[in-house]
Amino acid sequence: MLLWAQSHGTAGAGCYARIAGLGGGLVCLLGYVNFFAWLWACQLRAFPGYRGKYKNLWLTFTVHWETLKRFVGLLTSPIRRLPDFYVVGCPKCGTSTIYHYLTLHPRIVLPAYKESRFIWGRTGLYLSSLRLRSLFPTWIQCPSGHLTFDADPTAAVAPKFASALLHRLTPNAKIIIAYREPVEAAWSMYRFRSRIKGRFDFGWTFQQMYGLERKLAQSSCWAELDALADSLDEGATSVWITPDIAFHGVNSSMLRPQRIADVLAEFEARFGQGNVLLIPFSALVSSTEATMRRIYRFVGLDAETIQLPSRLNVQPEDVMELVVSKETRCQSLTDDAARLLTAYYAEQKLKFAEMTGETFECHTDPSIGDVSQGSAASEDIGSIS
Ligand SMILES: Nc1ncnc2c1ncn2[C@@H]1O[C@H](COP(=O)(O)OS(=O)(=O)O)[C@@H](OP(=O)(O)O)[C@H]1O
Repeated sequence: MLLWAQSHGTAGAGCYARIAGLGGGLVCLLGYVNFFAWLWACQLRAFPGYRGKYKNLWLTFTVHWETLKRFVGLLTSPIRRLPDFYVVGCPKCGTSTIYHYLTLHPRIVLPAYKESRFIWGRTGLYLSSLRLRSLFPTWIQCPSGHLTFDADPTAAVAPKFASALLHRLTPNAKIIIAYREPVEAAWSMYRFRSRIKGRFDFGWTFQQMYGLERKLAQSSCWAELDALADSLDEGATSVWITPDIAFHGVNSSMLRPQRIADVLAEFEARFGQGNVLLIPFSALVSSTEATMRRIYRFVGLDAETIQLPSRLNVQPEDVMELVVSKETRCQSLTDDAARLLTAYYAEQKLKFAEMTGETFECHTDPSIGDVSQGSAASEDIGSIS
C-alpha cells in the first residue's frame, strides 16, 4: 500500500488516508452498535419498566447519551468507588423517600441509578467488583469523607444471594433495611407494578400476578442462586448468573422481597448485627426527618446541621425512569388478596417478631395481616401455585 501511495504521489496518499478513515469509522460504528445492543439487552432485562419510557431505543437521544455514560463508566471502573452502604429493602417500604433524602446530604455522592439492579444483570450477567464499580462515582467525584450508596430493594428478592455477593464485594459496607407490614407492602407493589407502562404485566389482576409469582417460586433458579451464594461464602469473588435467573429475580418483586425475617437474618449473618439498621415504615412516615437523621448517623455522617424538608412522600417514579399509568386500578386490598397474602406471610411475621420483638403497624387498614386468617388461606396458596 505504501509503495502504491508513493508511486501515485500525494493524491494516492490522500486516497489511502480516506480509506483508512472510512475503515476506522466503520469499526467504531460496529463497535458502538454492538455495545449499544449488549447494554440495552442488559438494561431492559434488569429494568423492564424502561420499555414504557423509551419507545424506540435507536431513535432516542437520551438512550444514546446513557449508552455513552455507561461506556465511560465501564472504561473507568478501576478508578470508581464501591458503595459504602446499601438500602437493600424492602420494596414499597419507603426506599424512594430514603433515597431522595440521602441525595440531600452534601457528603453523599449519587450513584448512576436509584436502584442499580446489579445483581439482576444491569451490567451483564457476569457479576464482579469491576462491573459493580462502573455504576458508582470516581474517587475524584467522591473523595475521602464522602460516601456513595445503592438503594436497590430488589436485593430482598434473594437475600441469601444478595448478601453473599455484596458482602464478598464490600465486606465493610453498612446495610439499611426498611420494613412495613408485608401484606400492605405486597399490595402496594401489586398496585404499582400493574401500572408500569411497558411491562408485560401492565394491567394485570392481583390473581394473575400472584399466580405468576407462585409459579416462578417453583423454579430451580432459586436453588441455583443459593449455590452461587455458597460459592461466594466459600471465597469466589465473581459469579455468572443466567438470563433465566435475572428474569425470575426481577419479576418476583411482589411476594418474595417482603419475607422480612429471611432478609434480616441473611444480611445480619454476613455483615454483623451492628452493621444492619432496621427502619420501620411507620417511623419513616410519622417522623421522616428524625428517621433520616438516624440513617445519616448510622452511616457515619453529620446528622445535625443539615436542613431537611420535614415530611416528603417520594414515589418511585419520581426517582426512576418509569412511566406509571395515572389510572389507579382497585385501590383497596380485596378480601381475596388479603387472605392469600396473610397466609403467605404468617410464618415470616412470627419469625421476625421473635428475632426483633418488633410488631407491624398497618397504615391502610388495621385488619390487614391478621394472622388468624392464615390457616384458612393456606389451601388457596397451594392451589394457585
Ligand atoms: N413519607 C411517606 N409517607 C407515607 N407513605 C410514604 C412515605 N414515603 C414513602 N411512602 C410510601 O412508600 C411506598 C413506596 O415505597 P418505595 O419507594 O420503597 O417503592 S419502590 O420499592 O421503590 O417501588 C408508597 O406506598 P403506597 O402509597 O402504599 O403505594 C409510598 O406512598
